[in-house]
Formats: sequence, structure tokens, C-alpha cells
Amino acid sequence: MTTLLNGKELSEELKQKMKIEVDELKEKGLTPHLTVILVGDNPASKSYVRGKEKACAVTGISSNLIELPDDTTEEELLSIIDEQNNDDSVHGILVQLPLPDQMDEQKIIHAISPAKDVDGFHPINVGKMMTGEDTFIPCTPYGILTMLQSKDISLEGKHAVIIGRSNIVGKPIGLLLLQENATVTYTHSRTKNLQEITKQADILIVAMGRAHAINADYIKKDAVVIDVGINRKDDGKLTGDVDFENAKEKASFITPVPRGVGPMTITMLLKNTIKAAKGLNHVER
Ligand SMILES: Nc1nc(=O)c2c([nH]1)NC[C@@H]1CN(c3ccc(C(=O)N[C@@H](CCC(=O)O)C(=O)O)cc3)C=[N+]21
Repeated sequence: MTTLLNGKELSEELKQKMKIEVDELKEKGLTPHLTVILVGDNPASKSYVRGKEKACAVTGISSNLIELPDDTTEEELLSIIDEQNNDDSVHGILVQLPLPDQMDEQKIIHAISPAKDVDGFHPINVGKMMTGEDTFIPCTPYGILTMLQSKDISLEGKHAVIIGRSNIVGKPIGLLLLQENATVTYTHSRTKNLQEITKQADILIVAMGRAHAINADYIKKDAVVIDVGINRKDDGKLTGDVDFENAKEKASFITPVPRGVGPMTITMLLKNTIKAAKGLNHVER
């Protein structure tokens, strides 16, 4: 029997709980605030940013969007980040990625105060996560872990195989699963005999960015399959890196795309913003 890991449904539940917490904070005079910065007019980025603003509104988190033209200089963006860093009413700062070519993404990420880095991308926060310290966990990996925990899927001693090694998904989800006592294998585009390795996975995390690259042949019977892919088809619809219809018969749990990991990513951003407002990620710089 296959169980659907419905990220959309879980997100709605979590947002209801967060709304209660946000209401309580507001009563005490603290309104969590997220600033989202969007450079350029990438349609996908625009749509994600709208999703983030809507989710903030539903939860009672205040947010503002700073939209900058495509030809914004790095210096201009850095000065805007500096303003937000120094504004005490702003608790979280998110700079939507990818950035235009004239910007050094790493330099921009470094400029965001680690205490406001609700994406968990700043090297200080990455380092804290690596050593198991309390910090902002990057939203997509945090969402995946929350989905697994919501179904009491045990990770202890399980073989987790990750396909993909990006800084925002692959690498951090491996670290989190390791922290939960899983045995972790990283695979990627240069991996030899990929299928041999993925067939050993109790938990398979697919974040490779290639539509329907993974089907039942890559999956061990009753494995948990998490699809992080978001690929837009010619008809405009979204689809994952996993061939869902083919894979679902073999998996014990599987996430759909859409309505799987995507909504959870946004929900965890809200969670990190509340944490930032409560001042729970103290960092010296
Ligand atoms: N600084 C930064 N932080 C991010 O967290 C970040 C980013 N940059 N750049 C791009 C990626 C991608 N990402 C998604 C968020 C929500 C959905 C999502 O809600 N997806 C819906 C469908 C949405 C739709 O229909 O377009 C779903 O899967 O059901 C997807 C992808 C956040 N990212």
C-alpha cells in the first residue's frame, strides 16, 4: 500500500498552528516581519514570491516585497540588505535566488545578517547546522524532515540515498538525515551505477532537476520516495523528477509534485521567520 505524503495538507495544518502563535506574539507587541527581495522578472521567481507573501498573510506574519530591476548593481543590492539588517522591525530577510549574472550570489548571501537569514544559507548558519547546533535550517530540507516526522517514519539506521548535491537541498538534507542517525549516501550526475545505489535506499531523496528521471526501476520495494524536482512542462504544468505514476506502486510513502515538498518549503520559511522574531538565532558577527 502506498501512502501519499501530502505537503499541501500538512502545510495548511502547520499554518493554522503558527497563526495561533503569531496572534499570541502580536498580543505581546511583537509582529514577525519578513522582507523578500526580488531582483529581475523571472516568472517562476515571481510566482514563488507571491506564494511566500500569501502564506505570510494567512499566518498573520507581516511581509514586504522589494522588487528591483534586472540591471540592479551588486552595490545597490548590498546597500538595501544593509538597511534591512539595521531595521529592528525586520526579523527575516530573503533574497530570492537565482540572481542576475552581474551579482555574486555568495557575496550577497554573506551580507545578510545571520540572525535574519531565514533561508539558512549564510555560512555561519550552514556551519551551525553541520555541527548540529540550533540554527535556521534551510527551508526545503526542513520541510522534508517535517513531512517524514509527521508520518512517524523512523530514520534511525535507515539507508538514505540523496540524488543531488546542491547547497540548498542535497547537501543539507543529507546532514539532517545523518543527524537523525540515518546512513547517508550522496549521489550526483557523475555517480556510476546510480540505479544500483538507489535500489538500496530505504529513503530516496530526489533533487536532480530532470523531469521523470527516476522510475520504479530505481526504487526498492516499500522505500520512502521524496521528490524535490520542480520542472515545468510544455503545457505549463509542474512535474517532478520522479515518474510518479510508475513509482507509486513500489513506494511505501511518496510525495507528489505539485502539492508535496514545494508548499512545505514555504511553510518552513514562516517557521524560521517566527523563530527569528523571537530572537532565537543569536549570532555574533
Ligand atoms: N532564497 C531562496 N529561497 C528559496 O526557498 C527559494 C529560492 N530562493 N529560489 C527558488 C526556490 C524554489 N522554491 C519553491 C518554493 C515553493 C514552491 C511551491 O510552492 N510549489 C508548489 C506549486 C507552485 C506553482 O504552482 O507554481 C507545489 O509544489 O505544489 C516551489 C519552489 C523556493 N526557493
